[in-house]
Formats: sequence, structure tokens, C-alpha cells
Amino acid sequence: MRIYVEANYEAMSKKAAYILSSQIRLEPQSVIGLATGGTPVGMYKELVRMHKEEDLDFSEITTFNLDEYYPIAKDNPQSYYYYMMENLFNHVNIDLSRVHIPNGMAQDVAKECENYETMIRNAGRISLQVLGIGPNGHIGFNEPDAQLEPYTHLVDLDEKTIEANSRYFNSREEVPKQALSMGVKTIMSAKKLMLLASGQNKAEIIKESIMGGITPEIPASFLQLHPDVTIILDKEAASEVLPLL
Ligand SMILES: N[C@@H]1[C@@H](O)[C@H](O)[C@@H](COP(=O)(O)O)O[C@@H]1O
Repeated sequence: MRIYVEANYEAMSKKAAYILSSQIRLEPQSVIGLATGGTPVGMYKELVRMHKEEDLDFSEITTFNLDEYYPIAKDNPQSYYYYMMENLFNHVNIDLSRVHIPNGMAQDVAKECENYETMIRNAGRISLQVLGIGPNGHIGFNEPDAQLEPYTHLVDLDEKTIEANSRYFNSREEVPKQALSMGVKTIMSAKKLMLLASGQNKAEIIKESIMGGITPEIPASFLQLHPDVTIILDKEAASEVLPLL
């Protein structure tokens, strides 16, 4: 596990964008796993800049997003589909036929999840999976539980997650109670993982995830078992682990 501690959010975002862009330049046909939430917004901004100013070419990559609320329509500004279009896809030369995000309006959820896994498998292994972390240690929308789901599945969102994500909605009541998410095995099957965390409110969970025991009660703790993980933190998110390194 490589841990980078950057001075602030901007430096964390630039480091993440540099690593992701290097992956794309080295392997233009990379399969990239993408994350949403507040944390990677700065990374996407930097990637857009790299596309515009440094010829970063997205035309051959394939992408799979970690998750999507359920139910939610693509044109809902809170959907992760909308987020990805706004933050990245509308601004770079990506081939939208190679972009994959779970369908938040799927009628047959079991089939949607199965198809998503099949598409990931058919694309080959994910080259680099970007991750954020929930304040409760969730990755994607894999919530703390007595046991974790391996593959893409429908999740009942944790009260803590609904609370945390309500800041993006007009009210708590508007936050969908469910989501579709890659499973922990889907995530762990990626060749490389890159987790970003920013801010004091992530400091404790970062410490528990990377230095504590491996437990389904902290889904991010499973990252300790992966052979190629890069963690990029700003100073605040690193404040609990720094004294221990
Ligand atoms: N499902 C997403 C996660 O993929 C994300 O990593 C996490 C942290 O979000 P934020 O970056 O806004 O703190 O919560 C969301 O609920």
C-alpha cells in the first residue's frame, strides 16, 4: 500500500489526476473504474484541463462507475450519471458507447446487476479503480454489515450514508433509500486501486481502514488485502495516521 499525503485538496486532486492520466497514456485502452461524491470533483477538473491543454486522449478508454442511486433518472441532477456527464464526460473526447454506469431506472434489478458484472468481465480486468470512502467506511455503496456482497447488487443505504449524502439534495427525504453498487469482489478484482480522501471528517475512518483489523463492519479495510493500492490523502484526512507512519 502506497500512501501519499498532500498539502491540501487541490494537491490531492492533482496527484490523483496525474496517476490516472499516466495510466491512460501508458495504456490508451485502459478500463477505468470511476467514483463519484464530492472528493473526486477536483481530480475530474484537472483531467479536463489535461485533456484541453496537454492532449490527454480519452477516446479509447472504457469506464465503469462504481454505483448509482436507485431509483433515479439519468436527468436528475443528483444522479451519478448526471454527475459524470457534468464533471467529466461532457468535456473530454470519451466514446460514450464505452461508458458504463448502473441504470438507476432498471425494471429488472437482478438482471441489471448481472449484466453489469458480465460487461465488466467482458471488458477484461479493470486497470485502475478510483475510490472515495464514506464516513462509515463504505466503498462504492458497500455499507458496513455482518457480511459483504461480492458482486454488483442492490443496496439498502445506511442511515449514516443517507444523512451524509443529504447535503447534495434539497432535503433528507429526497435521498433515494437504495443504490446499485459494484460488490467488494468486483472492486478487489481491479488490477490497481486508488482511494482518495479529504478533510478532517475522514481522518478517523482512514485510520481504522488502513491500520485496523479487516472487518465487513469497515468495508474499506478489505483494501489491505489488495496487492496494489494507492491512497492519496490531504493533511486533514491523514491527521490520525500520520503520527503512526
Ligand atoms: N457512493 C459514494 C461513494 O462512492 C463515495 O466515495 C462516498 C464519499 O463521498 P464524498 O466524497 O462526497 O465524501 O460516498 C458516496 O455515497
